[in-house]
Amino acid sequence: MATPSESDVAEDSGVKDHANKTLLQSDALYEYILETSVYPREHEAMKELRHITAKHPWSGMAVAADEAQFLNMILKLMNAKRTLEIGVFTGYSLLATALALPEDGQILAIDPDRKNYELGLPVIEKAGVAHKIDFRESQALPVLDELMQEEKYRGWFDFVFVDADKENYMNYHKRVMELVRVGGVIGYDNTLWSGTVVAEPEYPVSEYVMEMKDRFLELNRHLAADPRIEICQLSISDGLTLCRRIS
Ligand SMILES: C[S@@+](CC[C@H](N)C(=O)[O-])C[C@H]1O[C@@H](n2cnc3c(N)ncnc32)[C@H](O)[C@@H]1O
Repeated sequence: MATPSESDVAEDSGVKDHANKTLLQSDALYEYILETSVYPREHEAMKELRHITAKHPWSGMAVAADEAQFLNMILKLMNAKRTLEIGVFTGYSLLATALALPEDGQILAIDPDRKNYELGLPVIEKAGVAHKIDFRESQALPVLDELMQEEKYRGWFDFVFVDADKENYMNYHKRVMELVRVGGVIGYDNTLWSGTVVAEPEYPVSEYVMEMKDRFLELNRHLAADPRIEICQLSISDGLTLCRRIS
């Protein structure tokens, strides 16, 4: 774990590595969280990968640093050992996961675009956690369908993080409910979709954003009504819904 130091804080205070995705109304309060509780305690590999990712034209795709810290914490609280990650990008949430798992932990990570993952891979290797990761360069649905054919994987995963193509979240839910164990947790990212789930955006947005808004409204309604899970919708970052499988 990185040692808190004034220079770390100073180094990060001017760096807008990730778009401010938090729905908190106060930028100052968000900066306060990052500079007081997140950056000073951030693993140095996480910091390095965050800085690498910041240079990517799509840097806003990575989870924010406070969400990565949250994922790392919840995985440790759960004693998670086997996880599934749908949507990897440069591997920032993946690294937060790998650092939280025990030495014999296993992560199945799926993304059709390996080249972004390769940007993060040297940092993941240097951190000594690459052996926990099985990266599949593929669309997620066929891989999930394949896993479901194998008895071994039904109820195999402790934690599933879904942060990929938003149009497929409902399709992922159908499948990952079979793959996560009873008592395990599924996390769906972006479930508040920049606040558009309740308010018209104040700035012009693409057709894609509006279309996905309806998908998230449907997903949120569906998750709230699904008797097989308990849910908790967090307003961290762009919204993260945790679903604990109970049956
Ligand atoms: C929001 S980014 C993931 C960010 C990542 N969780 C992080 O924190 O850095 C979304 C990723 O989903 C991937 N993706 C898109 N379609 C996908 C699919 N059908 N199956 C799996 N991943 C997909 C994209 O290639 C992209 O890397």
